[in-house]
Amino acid sequence: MAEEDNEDKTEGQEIINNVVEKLWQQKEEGTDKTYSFSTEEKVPDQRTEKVERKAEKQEVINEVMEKRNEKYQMLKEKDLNSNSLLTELMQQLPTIFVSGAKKCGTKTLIRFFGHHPQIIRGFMEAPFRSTGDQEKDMENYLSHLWIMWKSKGPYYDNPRKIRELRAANKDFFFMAKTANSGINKIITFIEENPDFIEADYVTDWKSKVKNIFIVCDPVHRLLSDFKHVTSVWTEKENAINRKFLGPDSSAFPFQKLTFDQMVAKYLPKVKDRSVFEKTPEVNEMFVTGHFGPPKRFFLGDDALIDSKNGIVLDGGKLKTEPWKVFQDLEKKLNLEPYFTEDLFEKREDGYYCTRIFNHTESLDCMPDSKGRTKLSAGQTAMSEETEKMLREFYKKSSEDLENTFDLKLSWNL
Ligand SMILES: Nc1ncnc2c1ncn2[C@@H]1O[C@H](COP(=O)(O)OS(=O)(=O)O)[C@@H](OP(=O)(O)O)[C@H]1O
Repeated sequence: MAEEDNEDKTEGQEIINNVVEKLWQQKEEGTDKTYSFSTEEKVPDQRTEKVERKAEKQEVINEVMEKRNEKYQMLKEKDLNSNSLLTELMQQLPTIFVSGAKKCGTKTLIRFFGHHPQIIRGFMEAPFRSTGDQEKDMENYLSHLWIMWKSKGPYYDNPRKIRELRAANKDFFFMAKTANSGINKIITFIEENPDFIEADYVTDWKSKVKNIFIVCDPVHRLLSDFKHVTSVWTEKENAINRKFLGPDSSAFPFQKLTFDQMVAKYLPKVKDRSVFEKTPEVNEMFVTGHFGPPKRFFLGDDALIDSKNGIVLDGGKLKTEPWKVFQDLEKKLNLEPYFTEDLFEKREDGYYCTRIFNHTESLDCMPDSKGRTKLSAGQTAMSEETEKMLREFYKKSSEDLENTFDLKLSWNL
């Protein structure tokens, strides 16, 4: 289960997060031992584990969605009819989806680009969860979005921003982070159920909705992903996904290996596809860097997003020249110019923060947990041999991406 950002907690989000946390705790304390740590003597059958893992995840998702739905209904009833804008926002889909490869800076993009005066930003992830009941899943997704659209934080006030933009007659976007698998389900659902959302915007929503897909150096991305799955359980005691990432995780069975050892062990298995059956999560970790979705989603006969609305964005540049990334996006989205270099300031660890005007907090920075791949003095990220093997593994797909989308990517091919 994806972690949600802890920034800017609103009442609604807090209640919902508490429900999720409680459910996970109950599961941990219960008798179900699917995830109990295996011992050397009793090695479980990995294929059975995979099925059990999937089944348990689904069971938890269903339970969480059920509880969330109750809370959403309660919150919605409170606001229903009391305020026409808040009621209207209950039906609002994103008009920009941000998706992309994990660890490529999606959260940074959402958070910083959300400062643009024409962007209404979802402040947490907006996963589309499937329980099997499509209408309910869509209701839940819309309710989750609603919590984001109506939120106010220490330096932003979405409803006020929307009212002001409307009064000034300006175009604006609702931006949320949802994975492409979810976007796929949402678009298909809206096509099949055109009357489900009763709002004018929905008639040409599909032809207008944008998708920013973030990519980055696949070798660095793999390292960052590795650091995440091998460290999050020690960093965050209450992390929702601690179970899947524990010291004897069966999903990522390399918690005690170095990055070099992990690559030496698993890259050959990824290449000959023998890893796929036993540990699909590890396979996914490697192949994410092949960046197939933009081609599938934006081009070809089965494209879901109109090619003029699909934007492939190099997340590596968010670390070095974020203002250029945002200026480029402003042009592509036809927004008024807002971002300049002086809006950004480097913090001590080298990552940029963005300036906020007229507030006690003058800078908006990503939480410290971002930047796991920073190294302390004397540390090397990976051996030259590992880097060479990985560059070779990713070379062709990166070249393909450059040629297909006419890009100049920031990493060495
Ligand atoms: N300004 C700023 N501050 C902090 N972090 C920044 C910034 N710009 C880009 N990045 C990079 O974003 C990487 C994390 O990407 P994601 O947010 O997509 O990760 S996640 O998949 O949602 O966990 C994160 O990767 P790691 O360094 O490996 O943690 C950062 O390199």
